[in-house]
Amino acid sequence: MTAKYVIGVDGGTESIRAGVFDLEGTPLSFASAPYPTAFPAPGWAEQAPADWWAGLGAAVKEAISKAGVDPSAVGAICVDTTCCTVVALDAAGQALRPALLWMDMRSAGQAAKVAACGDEALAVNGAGAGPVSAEWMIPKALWLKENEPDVFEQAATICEYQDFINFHLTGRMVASVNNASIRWHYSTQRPGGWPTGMLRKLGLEALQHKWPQEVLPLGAVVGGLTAAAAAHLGLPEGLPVAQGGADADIGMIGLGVIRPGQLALLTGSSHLHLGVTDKIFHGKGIWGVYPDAILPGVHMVEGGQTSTGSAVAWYRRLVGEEGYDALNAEASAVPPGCEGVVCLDHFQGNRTPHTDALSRGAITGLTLAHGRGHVFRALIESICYGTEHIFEAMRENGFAPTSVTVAGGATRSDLWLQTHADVSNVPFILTKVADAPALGCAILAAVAAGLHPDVPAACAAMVHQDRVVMPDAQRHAQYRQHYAAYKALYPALKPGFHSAAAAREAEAQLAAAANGAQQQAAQQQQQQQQQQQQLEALHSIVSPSILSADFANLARDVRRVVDAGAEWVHVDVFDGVFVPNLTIGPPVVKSLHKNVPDAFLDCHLCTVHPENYVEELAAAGAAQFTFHIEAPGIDFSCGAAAALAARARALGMLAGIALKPETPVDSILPLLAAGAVDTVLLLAVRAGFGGQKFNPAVLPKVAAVRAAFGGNIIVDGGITLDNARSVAEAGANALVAGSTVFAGKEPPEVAVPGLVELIAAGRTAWRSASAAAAANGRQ
Ligand SMILES: O=C(CO)[C@@H](O)[C@H](O)COP(=O)(O)O
Repeated sequence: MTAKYVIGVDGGTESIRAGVFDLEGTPLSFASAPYPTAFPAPGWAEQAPADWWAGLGAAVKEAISKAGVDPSAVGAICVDTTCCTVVALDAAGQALRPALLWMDMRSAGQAAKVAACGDEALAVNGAGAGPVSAEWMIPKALWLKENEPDVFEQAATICEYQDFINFHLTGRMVASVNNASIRWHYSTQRPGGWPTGMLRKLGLEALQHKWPQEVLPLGAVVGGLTAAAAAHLGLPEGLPVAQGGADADIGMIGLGVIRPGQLALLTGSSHLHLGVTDKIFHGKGIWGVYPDAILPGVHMVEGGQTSTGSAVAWYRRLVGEEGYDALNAEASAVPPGCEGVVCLDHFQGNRTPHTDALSRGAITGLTLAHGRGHVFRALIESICYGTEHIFEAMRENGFAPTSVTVAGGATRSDLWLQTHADVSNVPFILTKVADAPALGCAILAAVAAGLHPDVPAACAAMVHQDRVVMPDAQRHAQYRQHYAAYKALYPALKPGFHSAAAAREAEAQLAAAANGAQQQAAQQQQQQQQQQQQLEALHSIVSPSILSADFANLARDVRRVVDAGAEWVHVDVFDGVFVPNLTIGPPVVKSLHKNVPDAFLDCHLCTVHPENYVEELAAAGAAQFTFHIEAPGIDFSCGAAAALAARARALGMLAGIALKPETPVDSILPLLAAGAVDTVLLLAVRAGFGGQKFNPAVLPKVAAVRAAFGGNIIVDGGITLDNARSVAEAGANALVAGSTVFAGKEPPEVAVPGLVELIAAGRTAWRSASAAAAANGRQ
């Protein structure tokens, strides 16, 4: 079916909003799902990535159903997200802890360290004068490294909410050039792009390898929807997913702000001022310029006010109003300048041009003659002055906005819009679709689907002007004086704000110390309980090795051991290079799977490049894919091992890591800590042949792995009815047995259940011994 629609999804702070659009940019439907945010300590804000994923599925499904469109008529989807919301993921892309929401300020101390590092990458922070916000990626990652080193160490990927979503949609882990440029100190102007020097100065070199290694421009195709994602969203598998970026920046595209001189003003609880420039410059009091952050050659300069809609809403609630009509009417009756009332809009600090998190709001100049209309209008004026102050800093640095295209809450107030236009003396343009970020996503999706040739053409077709609010010259002249009074407030009040903040900080530190100790104890207890539950759930497993079976009658022998109670069947895939023997490959696995479909084929790869066989073995019917940490291609790199294990899991197999007898357990501890594998295989004989003598040196290794791992531990080689129990007593729950099962004194019908019984008995003994040791430790 010809694609006629695209889906744009705006992953905001409080909810996710999906819209179905046609190719002229007309929205057919919108649907939202809320996100809960947790505030575990003052200034901290966290979200659960599972909630993002659930919300995305719910919102997209509802939007499609409301629009009544056939999902096969959808050409592509694009999601934007809040930025910079940081998440640490394991190798399978699952979150290791809740995400640090963009507004989370716990890394203020680390932000100061970043600002002080003196690296050239700080050019985007007020030309090196800073400051750097705690909102950004590097301060947040540094906080993780310093305060939760285990999470930092275990994290296979540290990325943004955007990258998490795209990974789960497509299976591809990539970064967006937009997010990386505006919040990760990445620059297209630097060879390789990454802020390597800055990371080195901060001792954070590891972060560069944890970031997604590929960086894609906005609107590029990340990949097609996986089968699981397609089912989750109710869309066709393989549907193109376009690269998105920061919600506000995608809003620029939805407003058609992509030409030099244009500025997008995105209003909500805060204001964001995003200007488009074709020149790269840096200056005090502004953020950016971020080269190529929007499109190639389309650079962005940024300013921001933290409390705008939120300050107005705060006052409305304070005076007990449900809506804004009464306050707007009262404020409209007050003349510009509010008869001496001047406010400072820094209720949650100042983002630009002062960048002072400790600054606060103020209402000054009050007399007993003033009413709430004065205060309400003065608040609105202060927000408009704050915007003008940002424009002033931009003009001083070479960027003069010629028009402002505005979206969000402020567009609902004529008073507010007119005051903005009058104070700054520029036209304010409104477009037809107020949901600029969702439309911006839809535009990028349309480009990714090839339904419009490029972003400028898509903007021309999909963004439509609604009306223009022109400035009034006389009122502008009036406001110049009041603006001067506003500008004088911050320097006058700053010393008081800073000493009050120092007192608050001292109190907060005392409270946090008490809280932290309690939280750590609770976390430890939870981890122990989880590991205990995982251990209880493990099975006692025998995996007969078909290396000792009759190769002329393999299917018959496999059927026999499965019927005898073998939960797994061990298939040794030897390549004659990694071990001096050549055995079985994918065609035999395929044939076994076909003939004995209920056999769990536990494939053990003793091959030099296990990564070359993962897809083939999965397709052949392998149920477990175990490879060696020593294999060239893995080469003791837990990163490479985790990536291969994740590939195996993504193909529906369990993932196992194997160690030769001489390899110490330490080599795989990071892999275990990251939860990257389901099984650890410990060889108790030299790899290559069946019928060798069990080496008891494997037993302390079993115990060491069990101390760190709640998954399957399988011991392979030399297992007999005499030693099986002692191996399980050391902590193993699965044993490979070749000659004992297929060529032993007892037939498989006796040997298999006998081994299972011995493993179960050994595990019971292990449990009592570890419970006794724990009790001793507590005394
Ligand atoms: O991988 C191997 C040996 O390299 C094993 O799987 C053996 O096949 C086990 O056989 P037995 O030692 O139990 O005879």
